[in-house]
Amino acid sequence: MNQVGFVGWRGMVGSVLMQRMREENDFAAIEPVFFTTSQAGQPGPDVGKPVTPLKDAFDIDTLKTMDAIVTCQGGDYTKAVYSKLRDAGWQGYWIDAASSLRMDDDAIIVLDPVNRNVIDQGLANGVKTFVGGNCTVSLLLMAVGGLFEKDLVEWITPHTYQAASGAGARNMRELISQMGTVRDSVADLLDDPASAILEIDQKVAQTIRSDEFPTEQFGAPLGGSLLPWIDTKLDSGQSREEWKAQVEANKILGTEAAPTPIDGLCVRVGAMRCHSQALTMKLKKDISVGEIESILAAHNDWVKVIPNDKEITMQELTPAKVTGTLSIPVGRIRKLTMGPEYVSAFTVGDQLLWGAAEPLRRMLTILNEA
Ligand SMILES: NC(=O)C1=CN([C@@H]2O[C@H](COP(=O)(O)OP(=O)(O)OC[C@H]3O[C@@H](n4cnc5c(N)ncnc54)[C@H](OP(=O)(O)O)[C@@H]3O)[C@@H](O)[C@H]2O)C=CC1
Ligand SMILES: N[C@@H](CC(=O)OP(=O)(O)O)C(=O)O
Repeated sequence: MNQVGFVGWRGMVGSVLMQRMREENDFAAIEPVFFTTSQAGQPGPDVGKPVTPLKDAFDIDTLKTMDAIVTCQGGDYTKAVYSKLRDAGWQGYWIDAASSLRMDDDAIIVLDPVNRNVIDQGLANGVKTFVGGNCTVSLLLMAVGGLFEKDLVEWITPHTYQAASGAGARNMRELISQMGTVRDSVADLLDDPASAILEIDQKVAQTIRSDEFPTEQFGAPLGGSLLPWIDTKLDSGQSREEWKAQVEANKILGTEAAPTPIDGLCVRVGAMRCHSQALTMKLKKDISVGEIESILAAHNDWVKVIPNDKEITMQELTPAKVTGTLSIPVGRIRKLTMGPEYVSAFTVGDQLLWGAAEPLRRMLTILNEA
């Protein structure tokens, strides 16, 4: 791999990708070329080696000179450029964070700790398009990939608790503004230890419901509340986010022909950048909790089994602990009262790292090593 073009590198996902590539010294192995949809000609980012000024991300002729293109720019950009580039005869590798191409037959969804075999097979077959999975799907499979590997899963219902970052940078800012507005509305009462809690509660409720509460991005209050709908509605009654769980997970695992049912509700909560998921799983057979824990822990280097005890769960199994790290803790593992094959679990992961940037970074490394 020689020339690698980066598009969307200064956005939220792109910045995390740049950070990880600098940490891992990935730029040493490639000649990076940086593109922009809005700042052509301006200096490129500091990646520890000289780079040319930013190039126009819509310039097909320049894009065509790249051996690989990594884009975190979003689905609209992919739709505008990808086909034109392929139609122009470009044979390079396209690595994409956006969802637009994920379900295409000639694209592979990349999550190499889970589907390195699918990736290697695809490379051997000449596949050139590699797309990162939906964040909840990737984080789910990083957490319970061991159970899939051992063919133990009959079905899973994941109920999600998704962070503001999944909706974008402006939404993260709005969440903080909402939380600040709530606090400000009762600052005097909070300072007075004798104030009545019901008065505080009433003022908070009024503030959250008022027309002045900042809701431009989410369209409804998130701070002090939650939003049980993410993305558009499908005819099935699922939200698009919910639909992705089964189709993407089975595509990642290479099990589309006999898909494992995976379906549950997706909910936005007031976390910053970690998605959490409460899982109800039906296993194909009754195995002990200890065995389940061993299988999960052995699957990859990032998953971390948290014992089902209160103290350690409160310390280790939260967005506050996990944010900004590659760790994928999974805990609350116990048998449910429905029967011995029914198992619960709770998992947390940083949706900008394993949920978005890291699978792309690793795909580029796989190509470099090929
Ligand atoms: N957010 C997420 O959790 C996930 C996102 N994705 C995919 O990645 C895509 C990009 O998401 P995300 O990174 O959140 O998008 P951002 O909105 O943060 O960035 C997208 C682009 O906006 C432009 N931009 C304009 N103003 C600014 C500014 N002030 N600072 C930084 N960039 C700016 C940049 O393009 P330019 O330099 O050309 O102007 C940038 O590449 C999504 O559309 C989605 O397809 C995938 C998985 C998860
Ligand atoms: N939809 C996700 C973020 C995202 O960008 O997903 P996708 O890559 O599937 O479009 C969320 O809101 O948390």
